[in-house]
Amino acid sequence: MAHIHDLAPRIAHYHAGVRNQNTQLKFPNTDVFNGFNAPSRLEGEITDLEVDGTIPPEINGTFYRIQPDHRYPPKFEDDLQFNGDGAVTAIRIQKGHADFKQRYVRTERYEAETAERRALFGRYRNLYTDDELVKGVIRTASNTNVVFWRGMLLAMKEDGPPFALDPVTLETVGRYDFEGQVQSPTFTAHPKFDPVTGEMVCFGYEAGGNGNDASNDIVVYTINADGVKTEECWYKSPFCGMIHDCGISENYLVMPLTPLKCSLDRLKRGGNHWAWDPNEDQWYGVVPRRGGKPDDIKWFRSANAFHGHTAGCYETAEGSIVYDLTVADGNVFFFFPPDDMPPGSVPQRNKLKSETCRWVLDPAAPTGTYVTPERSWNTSGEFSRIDDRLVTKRYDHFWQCKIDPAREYDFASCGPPAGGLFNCLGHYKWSDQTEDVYWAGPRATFQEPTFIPAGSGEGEGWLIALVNQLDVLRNDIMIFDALKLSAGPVATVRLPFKLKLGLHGNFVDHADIAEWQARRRQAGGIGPVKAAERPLPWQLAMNNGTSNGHTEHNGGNGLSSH
Ligand SMILES: C=Cc1ccc(O)c(OC)c1
Ligand SMILES: [Fe+2]
Repeated sequence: MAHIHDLAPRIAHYHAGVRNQNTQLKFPNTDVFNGFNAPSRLEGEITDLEVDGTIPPEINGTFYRIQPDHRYPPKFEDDLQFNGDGAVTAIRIQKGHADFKQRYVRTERYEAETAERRALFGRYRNLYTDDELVKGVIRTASNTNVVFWRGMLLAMKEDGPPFALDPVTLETVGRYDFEGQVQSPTFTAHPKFDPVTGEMVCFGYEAGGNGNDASNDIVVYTINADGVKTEECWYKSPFCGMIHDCGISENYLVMPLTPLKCSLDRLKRGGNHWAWDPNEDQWYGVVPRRGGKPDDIKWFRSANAFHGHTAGCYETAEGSIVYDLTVADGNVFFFFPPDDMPPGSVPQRNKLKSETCRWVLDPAAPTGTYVTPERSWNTSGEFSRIDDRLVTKRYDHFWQCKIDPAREYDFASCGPPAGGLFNCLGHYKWSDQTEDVYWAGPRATFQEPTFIPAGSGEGEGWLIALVNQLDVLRNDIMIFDALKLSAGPVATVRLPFKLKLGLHGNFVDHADIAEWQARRRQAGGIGPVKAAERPLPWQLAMNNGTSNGHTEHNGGNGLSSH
């Protein structure tokens, strides 16, 4: 029987793909907002989730992860998942129990749209499609990664600065500029933490102007364990392309530059931020971690391909840099097609292979050197993770979501798999080339796994990951012995609802949270986390009447010419 609302006259929420103002809240009827991709928009908590199996009682900490989750129907009907507001999930695990908490990051974007009760920001990283009301407002949705840093969570997206949250309440403190030390308009969602020195190595690309205007500037920072910025150097990129992840060894930072290109003209025409260039190489920018100068950047090149995420990175005894990541053989972001796409054609998801490649880069080689992978793992996967105690060091194990198209898939009950057919978790060992796999069954897929360290040896610990139950629109959380995935989960934690497809997450030991809480609370301690107090350089330039923050200053602190 038809529902009464199906019989009511249809309200047009979009006209020619643009949202009508003052209609009731209703999400577009597109794949991005339907089925498993339907918005969650949930904020709340559950004490004690249902569990099958046994949560290892020695786990005492919180698994944090983040998802893009549109709070309001987008301005443009064909909007992307990547444009959704960041919502952080915390799974607090203690004494064999698991509690759930979820809150949106209160970005400037979130606050501005909440005040007007509608979307004000337009297309992904295109400020020319925004409402006049939000001119000069920091437009990042902080939806890609959530990391723990000196007692705070940092929610981050590569198009803007990080936002700091309380790790226990998930309340937003505000935009974080490292007490004024970091003024870049953009900041990577994949900073790396050196487990030996306690440093955060991080960068921003497209960092020359306002962060969304096709500049070729890259800034690299190191923040030491005491929160002090010890390195800042500005480099040039051969073109404004996406640098999503990175790798660090003891002495180098490797930045994979993917041939997705930005064009200011296309932005001004209201188009996409990125266009895939099938004729462009994949590039790797290598810079020294200490004492870098603008001319020190070395670029290595290889045939056109699309970078996924980093597994590990380290230096050999001979001084070469080993850098491992997934590399796909075509445009993973099918929604950012090449510029010469025939008008009116609809971008289709490509069938791609995403192998894990090992590059061996000689830092003494001249810039522009062509390279090919030293090894590649003949599998298709993404979201590689390692035992983070081995960041910068020679490592052996990695884990990733694996696509196994040979396994049964219940298309009738699930439809096309939202986010990709990540139907397995794989555990790989470089030394003996073994693969240890767990299959989620014909109606389930995985989100990114995270390693929880336990013993002292590499890989001793647990692997935790969200499971998408695609037929019943619900999520579980599975916990595995990290070295025995094929044995199946030791515990499956049941959420009574569906979240969204998330991006990245990290596990934080409770001892670290407690230690930092004490340091920030104590008299004579370092005090509470301080939000940024002054606007970013591009905002100041805009207020001074320099149009859109484009001034004729080159690099240095966030403003460059075009
Ligand atoms: C997976 C990559 C990725 C790259 C850029 C983004 O803005 C993003 O937003 C969720 C995700
Ligand atoms: Fe990522």
